Amino acid sequence: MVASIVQNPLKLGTTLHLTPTILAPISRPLLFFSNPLQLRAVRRASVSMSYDRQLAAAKKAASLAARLCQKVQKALLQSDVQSKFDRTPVTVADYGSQALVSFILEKELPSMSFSLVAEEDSEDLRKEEAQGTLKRITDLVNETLASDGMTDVSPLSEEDVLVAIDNGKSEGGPRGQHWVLDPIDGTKGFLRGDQYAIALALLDEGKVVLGVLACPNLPLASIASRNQHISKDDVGCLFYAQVGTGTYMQSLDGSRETKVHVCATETPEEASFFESFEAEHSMHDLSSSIAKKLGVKAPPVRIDSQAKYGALSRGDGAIYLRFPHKGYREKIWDHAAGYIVVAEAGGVATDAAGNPLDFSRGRYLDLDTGIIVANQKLMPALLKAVQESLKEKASSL
Ligand SMILES: Nc1ncnc2c1ncn2[C@@H]1O[C@H](COP(=O)(O)OS(=O)(=O)O)[C@@H](OP(=O)(O)O)[C@H]1O
Ligand SMILES: [Mg+2]
Ligand SMILES: [Mg+2]
Ligand SMILES: [Mg+2]
Repeated sequence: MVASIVQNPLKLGTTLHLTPTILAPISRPLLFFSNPLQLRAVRRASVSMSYDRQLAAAKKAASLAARLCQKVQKALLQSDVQSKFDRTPVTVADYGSQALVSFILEKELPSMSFSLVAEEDSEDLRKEEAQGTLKRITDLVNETLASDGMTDVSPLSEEDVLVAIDNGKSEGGPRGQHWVLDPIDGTKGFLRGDQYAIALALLDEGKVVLGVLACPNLPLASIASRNQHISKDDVGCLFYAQVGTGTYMQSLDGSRETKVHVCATETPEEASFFESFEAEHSMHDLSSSIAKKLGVKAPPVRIDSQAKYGALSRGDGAIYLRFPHKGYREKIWDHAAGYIVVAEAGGVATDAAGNPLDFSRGRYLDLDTGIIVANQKLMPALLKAVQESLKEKASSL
């Protein structure tokens, strides 16, 4: 029975559900426990740890960031796009989204020590020639905050924006809590006017404990059959999951909440699969060979970003295959939110050898070859097909 919620004195910002018998002792620091029975009771209680406050803040931050991105996508100018050192694009919306999420999380959760692992940093924005861009980002952030009626915050200065972006430089790791953010996942899709996602997750002791995926261009209805006419009111999804409580989807305006589940098919022939839109991000020939071995009949569904994890979590497709080209290192922000959204909806995400994804090693996911996602029942056949196709590819080189 959950009788009350109090702050965990050891981990600020985390709540424990406690029964009345152990309520009194925990209001003092744990160090003062003299009775081992009380200590055991508190340890047991921590099993039902709740991240409700963090989830509410994450949903607010991702929804507002989505609003900022939608505004930019509507009026996309060439000058809004820069190129990073690795030649991938970054837009005023990537920076604005990161500044906004960073600012809101810190404001909404003042009692938590704040650590954020995020994709972007302010180095390029601090250059002389980026002054106009920085002003535009700052205006966008302030306009978005004002549009939400956040009258209790004074407008951010350009320096505030740079600092909020650079708060994302944390290295993450296996200890403590760390937010993980991709301010726009699928920037190329964003620039094309296609799918993208604002992906935000929380790690606690190296495990993903909550995730939010805002997908402004994803229809609320299944994308499995693509021919239906979709009105603009029926586009824009927010997926969210907290460990142990399932995955939910709602409209980006906050209405129409539903619990979602992955596709339950046990028959690989009936399964359809998702992969990256960009062949540069995932080897399409390899996924096609795997699909052939499984007997999959449907053509691949190619969409950008972690919108793939969102669509998979509600059963629009049954499998997600991702095989980057040799040498590419996956980043945790490209998968953390999607991973828990799918896992809480009943799916499994592993590397190509079937190992669980490990988010505790810092900014990178060190894994074997690729990432595969499916329901539990399809996993054994999928793993077998993946291993065979990988062997064939290796021997043909
Ligand atoms: N070479 C290479 N290989 C694999 N992955 C790469 C590569 N380059 C980039 N990226 C990352 O892919 C992120 C976009 O996600 P997707 O691949 O799912 O989207 S897409 O369909 O290809 O657009 C994309 O995320 P964003 O940079 O946030 O858009 C990148 O982190
Ligand atoms: Mg990028
Ligand atoms: Mg990304
Ligand atoms: Mg990104």
